[in-house]
Amino acid sequence: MLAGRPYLKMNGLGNEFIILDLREEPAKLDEEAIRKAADPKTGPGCDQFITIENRKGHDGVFMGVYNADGSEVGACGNAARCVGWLLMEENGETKVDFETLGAPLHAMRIGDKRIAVDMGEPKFGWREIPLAEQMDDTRYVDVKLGPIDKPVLWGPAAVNVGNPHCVFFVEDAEAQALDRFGPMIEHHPLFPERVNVSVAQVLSKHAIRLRVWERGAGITKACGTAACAALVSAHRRRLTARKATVTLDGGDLAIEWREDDNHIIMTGPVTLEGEGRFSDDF
Ligand SMILES: N[C@H](CCC[C@H](N)C(=O)O)C(=O)O
Repeated sequence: MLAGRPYLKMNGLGNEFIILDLREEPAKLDEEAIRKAADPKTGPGCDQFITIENRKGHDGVFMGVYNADGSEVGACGNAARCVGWLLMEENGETKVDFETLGAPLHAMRIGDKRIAVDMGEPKFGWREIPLAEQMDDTRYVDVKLGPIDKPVLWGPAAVNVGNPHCVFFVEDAEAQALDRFGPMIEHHPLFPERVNVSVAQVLSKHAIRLRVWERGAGITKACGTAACAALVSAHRRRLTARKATVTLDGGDLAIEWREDDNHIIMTGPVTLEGEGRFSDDF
């Protein structure tokens, strides 16, 4: 039951969130309620529904991530910055740890509304992504698409950064019909847990242009985990350095894949839009 409960509206580069703090008063969330809240026709509207919880089996604060289609997933980079910011506003610290289904996260305050999050280590093994069949070199994954007009895209990279990603490297990111082939790849049988789909145009050793079709949400203005996936995939192909600016529709993220501990650090802005209260029909 969400009726009457307060929530916050936040975004990370236009990736929209409803954030519900369940620590004082836990609630049972069902997919239907999340879909209703995420749809601007029936609720406040968001790309992901985010919870802050004390969840059994997890130490400290837990961040729950639910896509607009109601599916619970392991990671959300843009929301991790927003929740990190909220927790640091609360405790007055300049760093904070919290957990997700994907990995334990460490957030650091870089500026008033600029947060860095250590997203942990990327996983490249076919079972870790996961893929439905063995592929030993996941820098180039063989995704046979059904009858599409012309196979202009092939051999994407695949990686798990707390959630599964598939990154196509292209000459012109703007020219890709992501709205058409994004869902085809998202639901492709090679990805048993579905997948987030990106098109990445490498502009230089330190710059990538990225557009994203998100699993369970469709095209969004920005996807933090996709930016992490694109940087590590580009570096594995020797297309960029270990640090680059990733430019999404909603703006820039600074991504670094650290050599010493193999961790990915994502830095970017957070925006607090305001707060609201769920109406009585929730
Ligand atoms: N659609 C993603 C979850 C949200 C990721 C994105 N909003 C981010 O900032 O990383 C998935 O199904 O794994």
